Amino acid sequence: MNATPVLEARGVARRFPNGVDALSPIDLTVRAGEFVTLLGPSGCGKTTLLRIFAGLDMPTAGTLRRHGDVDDLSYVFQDATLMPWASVAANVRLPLDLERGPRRLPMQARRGRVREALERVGLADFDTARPSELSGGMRMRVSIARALATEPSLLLMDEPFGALDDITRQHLDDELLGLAARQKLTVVFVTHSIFEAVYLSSRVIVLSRRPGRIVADIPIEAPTRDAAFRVSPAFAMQAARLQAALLEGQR
Ligand SMILES: Nc1ncnc2c1ncn2[C@@H]1O[C@H](COP(=O)(O)OP(=O)(O)OP(=O)(O)O)[C@@H](O)[C@H]1O
Repeated sequence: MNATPVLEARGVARRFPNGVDALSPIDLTVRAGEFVTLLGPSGCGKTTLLRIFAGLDMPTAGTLRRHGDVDDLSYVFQDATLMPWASVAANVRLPLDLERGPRRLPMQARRGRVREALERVGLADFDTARPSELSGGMRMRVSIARALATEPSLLLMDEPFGALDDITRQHLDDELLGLAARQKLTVVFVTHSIFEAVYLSSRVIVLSRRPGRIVADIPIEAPTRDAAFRVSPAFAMQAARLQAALLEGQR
């Protein structure tokens, strides 16, 4: 049986005030527990669609239904976007400190959440460090910890590992898969890496060049997601399928 829908886009399109058409009408349902990747060439509207999913932007046509509470979603930006003057712990605590009303936790509970989130990304010992003392990969993990601190069920990630070297990126891919499984997250992930898309996703949405439309909606089959999968024929075949769909979307 199909899981509950979390996001339902019906005819969602976006035209910017300067006349740029970023998205053609998009119909897409994301269900609980899915790891959906938006894959497409630079400028095809991936960030625009993710921002609409998050409620950071509005479609100019069509409707977006988000089931569940808006507080249940977290957004991870392309860059870690940390406050350089504040400690790692203070950075992770920020969304909790910004809560007002009944959702605002007492300080002790906020500190507990921060500790747990840092443990989940393997940075428990770095709570007092400043962002400048960390590597790029560690800063990205702090940014993910900040997104997890509010205990979201939906994680929207805009090419979070794009600026990192391959080894760090693969390591963070593995950490993310572990987190998503343990926390039962629904993830919408943006990338232009075919390999990252195959490795991470339960389903890949391939977008055409701007204005982005869906060229393919491809479920990814993976017996296990590990080093052996990355070099398996099944991996190569699925990457080739995504590559063909990307080329199709260029026409
Ligand atoms: N606020 C805006 N006003 C006008 N045009 C915009 C605005 N934001 C984005 N665009 C344009 O809309 C198109 C889609 O942008 P978007 O950032 O969604 O692409 P993307 O697929 O995420 O690209 P990349 O992979 O390079 O990050 C681009 O041509 C971009 O220049």
